[in-house]
Amino acid sequence: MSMIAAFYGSKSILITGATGFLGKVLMEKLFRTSPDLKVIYILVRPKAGQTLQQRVFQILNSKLFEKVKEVCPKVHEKIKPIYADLNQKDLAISKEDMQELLSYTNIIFHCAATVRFDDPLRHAVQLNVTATQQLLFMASQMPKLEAFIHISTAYSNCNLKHIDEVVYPCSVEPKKIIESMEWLDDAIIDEITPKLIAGRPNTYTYTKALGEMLVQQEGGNLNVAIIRPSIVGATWQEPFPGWVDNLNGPSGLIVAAGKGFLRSIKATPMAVADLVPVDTVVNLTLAVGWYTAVHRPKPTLIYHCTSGTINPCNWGKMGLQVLATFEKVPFERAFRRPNADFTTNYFTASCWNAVSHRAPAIIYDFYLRLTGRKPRMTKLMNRLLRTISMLEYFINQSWEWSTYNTEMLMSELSPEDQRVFNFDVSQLNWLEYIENYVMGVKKHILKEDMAGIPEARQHLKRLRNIHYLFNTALFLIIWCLLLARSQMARNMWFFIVSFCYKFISYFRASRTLKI
Ligand SMILES: CCCCCCCCCCCCCCCCCC(=O)SCCNC(=O)CCNC(=O)[C@H](O)C(C)(C)COP(=O)(O)OP(=O)(O)OC[C@H]1O[C@@H](n2cnc3c(N)ncnc32)[C@H](O)[C@@H]1OP(=O)(O)O
Ligand SMILES: NC(=O)C1=CN([C@@H]2O[C@H](COP(=O)(O)OP(=O)(O)OC[C@H]3O[C@@H](n4cnc5c(N)ncnc54)[C@H](OP(=O)(O)O)[C@@H]3O)[C@@H](O)[C@H]2O)C=CC1
Repeated sequence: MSMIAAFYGSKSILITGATGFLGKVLMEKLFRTSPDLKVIYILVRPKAGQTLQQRVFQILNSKLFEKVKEVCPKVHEKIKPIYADLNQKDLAISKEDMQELLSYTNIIFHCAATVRFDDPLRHAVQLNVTATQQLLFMASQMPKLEAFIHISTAYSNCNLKHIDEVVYPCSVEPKKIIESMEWLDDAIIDEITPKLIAGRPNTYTYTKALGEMLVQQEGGNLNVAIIRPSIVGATWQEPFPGWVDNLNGPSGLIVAAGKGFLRSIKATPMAVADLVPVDTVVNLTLAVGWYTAVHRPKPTLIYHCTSGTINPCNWGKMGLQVLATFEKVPFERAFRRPNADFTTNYFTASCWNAVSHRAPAIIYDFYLRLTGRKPRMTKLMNRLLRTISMLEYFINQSWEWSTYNTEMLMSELSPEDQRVFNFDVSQLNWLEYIENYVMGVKKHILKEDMAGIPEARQHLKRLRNIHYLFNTALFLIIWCLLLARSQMARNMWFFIVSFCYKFISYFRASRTLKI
């Protein structure tokens, strides 16, 4: 019997960010391995015209939860959505709900965050720092609370090259930053943002670092732990390989490459692609929750959930495997044939952007205009290039994360728990994982059916023919222009034609002689 599964068996658990990528997989695993848990409270806001109940209904009816419904048929009754908005003071939780949460919660998993790289500092602070402070305050009033698990990111200290499992202080105290957001106006905040985030590429990584500091400072009397995953990717094994449902991290670029929009990228092929499957992160999170509640380690432990030091894969290998999978399972209605040229040089990258991205988009928009349709490709391409420019920081360098606490935790687990809550990435076969990831993107994000593969292949063949035709036509046009304007080109042309004529005459003469 799994000790971890048994531990969660009788608990009331509070999850923030349960509607997100990680949160959904966390809920799924909890219900599947501990179907008799008491209740999972989830803090949710209405979104895209859907009520809380509709959002929960949609999650439970997704493919991700198919196995859960077999082992825990009453799963609907065990999820309690609580209206909350982390953007608001007191998280906008009603008095009755707050009372219930304070009275019964045993474990908190704090996953909610803004993961956008371009969020204004004020918003990122509100979500990733102030809301964390408010949740810690709530936690401090929970008599039955056994553990508070905070999900951060391995990149919170990406200004360093070697990162240990410790909280590194930021130059300004998080409480001061929270206070200053109350009276500084937006223009001044924008002005000081680059100075505050110094060394980090965006407000996301900075505010996640502030969040960690706050957890360490204000979680003093609680049993707190911090988990730092690197780049979270599709599921590796559970509940099935390749599940993914959003475009963050590599998923968006896999879509862009598979559809033929992204053809080259400024990336260092030898840099480590520090991906971790989402089910690995979830297994570690649940093991940490158990360990923190049962063993109450002091001081606060931080766990790195990374792959680079244990089982490294680099961006070059990943790119090649992604392309190889496109050969097997092409995406439908691609704009161009998938290709991925990696370059580390800024000038080459700019040239490739002009030739491989902007020019085809302009030509396609011209074609759309000619056929009376609204041009859209240039706009889409500009957005894609903007996204890529934000990810470049992470795909052109490597980091080293120590993993002593994570290894220590593994050694504390029983053999059964090591199997059920496996977070050992040394067993990960990258080629297989990436293939399943790409297929998962096709099935679960693009909602493409495998039955459409022959048609997708035909479409790629047509694109290849168009590509050859286009290149031949372009070559001929350029050549004719050169002939009309340059004596040297004409001389070369004369030389080539007379050479070919002589060669053919010689070939004919030698054949006649043989006969
Ligand atoms: C063969 C090639 C091989 C592949 C090589 C793979 C390379 C992978 C590189 C991955 C590096 C990832 C590094 C992450 C490291 C930090 C990890 C974490 O802690 S943090 C956790 C990770 N956090 C993140 O990854 C957040 C990154 N994302 C952002 O911060 C924002 O989306 C944005 C600022 C990039 C764009 O903002 P904005 O212009 O306002 O646009 P919206 O947001 O409104 O979306 C517009 C459209 O773009 C769509 N789309 C969205 N994302 C991506 C994507 N990645 N890509 C492509 N597309 C994407 C989106 O669906 C939408 O489509 P539509 O609905 O219009 O059709
Ligand atoms: N994905 C990755 O690559 C990595 C993620 N992480 C960390 O993991 C955690 C989860 O990330 P992930 O699941 O990928 O992110 P998602 O963007 O998929 O999910 C974010 C969650 O936070 C919720 N949330 C955001 N704003 C609010 C708000 N104002 N009120 C209530 N809820 C809100 C979202 O709710 P809603 O559905 O309503 O928007 C959603 O449930 C984060 O802490 C992130 O920093 C760390 C490393 C890498």
